[in-house]
Amino acid sequence: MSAPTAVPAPRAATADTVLEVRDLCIDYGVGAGAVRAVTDATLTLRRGEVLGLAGESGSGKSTLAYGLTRLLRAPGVISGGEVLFHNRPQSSAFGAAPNEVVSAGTEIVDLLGADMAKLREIRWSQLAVVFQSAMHALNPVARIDAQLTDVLKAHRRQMSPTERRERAVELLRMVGISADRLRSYPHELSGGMRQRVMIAMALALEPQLVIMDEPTTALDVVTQREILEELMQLRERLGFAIIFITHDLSLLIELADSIAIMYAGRIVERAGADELFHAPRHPYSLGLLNSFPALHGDRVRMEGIPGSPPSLTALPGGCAFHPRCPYAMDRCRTETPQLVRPVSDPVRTGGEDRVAACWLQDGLQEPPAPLHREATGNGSPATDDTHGSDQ
Ligand SMILES: Nc1ncnc2c1ncn2[C@@H]1O[C@H](COP(=O)(O)OP(=O)(O)OP(=O)(O)O)[C@@H](O)[C@H]1O
Repeated sequence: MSAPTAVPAPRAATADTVLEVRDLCIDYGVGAGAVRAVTDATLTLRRGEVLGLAGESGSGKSTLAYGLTRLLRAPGVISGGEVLFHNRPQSSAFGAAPNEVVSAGTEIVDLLGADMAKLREIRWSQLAVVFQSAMHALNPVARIDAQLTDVLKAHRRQMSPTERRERAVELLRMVGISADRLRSYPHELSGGMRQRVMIAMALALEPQLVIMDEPTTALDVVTQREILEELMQLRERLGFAIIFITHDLSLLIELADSIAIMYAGRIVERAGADELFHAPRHPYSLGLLNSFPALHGDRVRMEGIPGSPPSLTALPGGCAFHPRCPYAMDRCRTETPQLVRPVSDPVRTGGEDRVAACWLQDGLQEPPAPLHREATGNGSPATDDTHGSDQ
């Protein structure tokens, strides 16, 4: 076997980067009673990329997303790390008054260090969040048109009332709702429509990055799929990047470009969606893949993962996954593995090396066959011809 791989440097920021998260740590509480909910999270997101964050309930996905946008509620506190937003406001295809159109170069904003004025400028306009409970986040006593035009009024002050209304109609049309719904109250819309309105509001100012926390979980599967397909079409058209949070890995395999798997507050594997699907490198990723029916491809027996995630107040030593891992070795019980390029994977000449935090991938032994498959890199389910069919 080859020598152990070194911890790779995080992917360097390029002209294409929209977000860099470096060693982000988030605690709930302070002092002796604090529990660490996110440990050393590092991610880089390119413009237009869909990054999926997956992991069981409590793995820290929402905490990571709200932490990096500084929307964490008390007692959540950022205890370390850096989040850099590469702000490049675009010339607007629609909506913005001429004076507000900015097409200058990229400004790197330190989101954790920014003052509230800067944060307000960035949030919603450039970085929008669709929360888990978005369906219930609409104001029940305001009509849809008022809620949409209020966003525009607050952030696009120079738009006239007529322009705002036209934009509201256009936004609704964009998410598949006809203009005659503009005067509706939220309770007059179906759950799917309310969710579409929330997505329209998030996209109203043409953000560069949209964070979606389980945006369609409460919807039936058919509506969920319709909304997600529309969302992907809008992404193609408008070019925003997405961080998509879900516990449903099979959904991410379908729609994400890359995926980060979280377990007990740590990212344990990061890979392209297709390589993760065809050749996972972390036993937890493999377990998650075996826990969900694939939307396409051969039918396989669902195996699931034995046991349940640990409490953050009593994390096992070493690799936190070791008590549930069928391949755990002595070392896994005492030493915490760092993210490394798995021994089976070639060094990438462009783009980001895939990484996994598992001692099986350190090059000192042959990983078990299910974690040692060749990653073809082809046939991404996301670009599959069958995508969208209802198998
Ligand atoms: N307000 C809070 N106070 C203390 N601990 C919290 C708080 N909110 C979340 N946590 C803990 O932080 C951990 C991560 O929670 P988080 O909601 O980020 O996970 P998640 O992966 O998004 O889960 P889900 O899929 O259920 O939303 C959990 O163990 C949770 O109990």
